[in-house]
Amino acid sequence: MKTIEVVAGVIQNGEKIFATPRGYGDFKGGWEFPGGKMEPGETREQALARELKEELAINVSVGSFICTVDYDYPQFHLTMHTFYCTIESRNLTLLEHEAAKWLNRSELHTVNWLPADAEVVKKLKIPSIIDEL
Ligand SMILES: Nc1nc2c([nH]c(=O)n2[C@H]2C[C@H](O)[C@@H](COP(=O)(O)OP(=O)(O)OP(=O)(O)O)O2)c(=O)[nH]1
Repeated sequence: MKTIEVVAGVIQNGEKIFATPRGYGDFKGGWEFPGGKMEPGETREQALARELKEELAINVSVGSFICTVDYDYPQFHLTMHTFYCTIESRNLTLLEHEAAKWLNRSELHTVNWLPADAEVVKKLKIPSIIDEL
């Protein structure tokens, strides 16, 4: 099975975390952390900053690594690296998505996450002391 390697950003602004449903394709409507496929020669951080600029017209600071999720979809194996990202303001432009929400950690369960993202959400609900630093 083919493997797709993506980076995705948990964008934080104050207490809130950014979530958005996929705007197109097989997973349309499933909620995700924005990001996308890595290109040859890029670091994970570079790929993430590029994707978030392309999708949301923002310049993020890529922060600490959260986790790598491996998930078998029927059509491909997904390896997804997630990082915290911060932005100066909540002003984003949805260039590839149709909707978005800023959620508190306690509200994360209120949207329908893609299966791979549900693994990340589990981690976010139990912030470790290190995440808070
Ligand atoms: N970007 C992103 N993709 C995710 C997440 N969770 C998840 O299962 N995926 C899957 C869905 C996509 O099929 C795959 C690759 O993501 P992508 O953003 O590059 O999407 P894509 O295949 O539509 O890319 P493209 O054709 O526009 O280049 O990863 C997530 O949180 N963020």
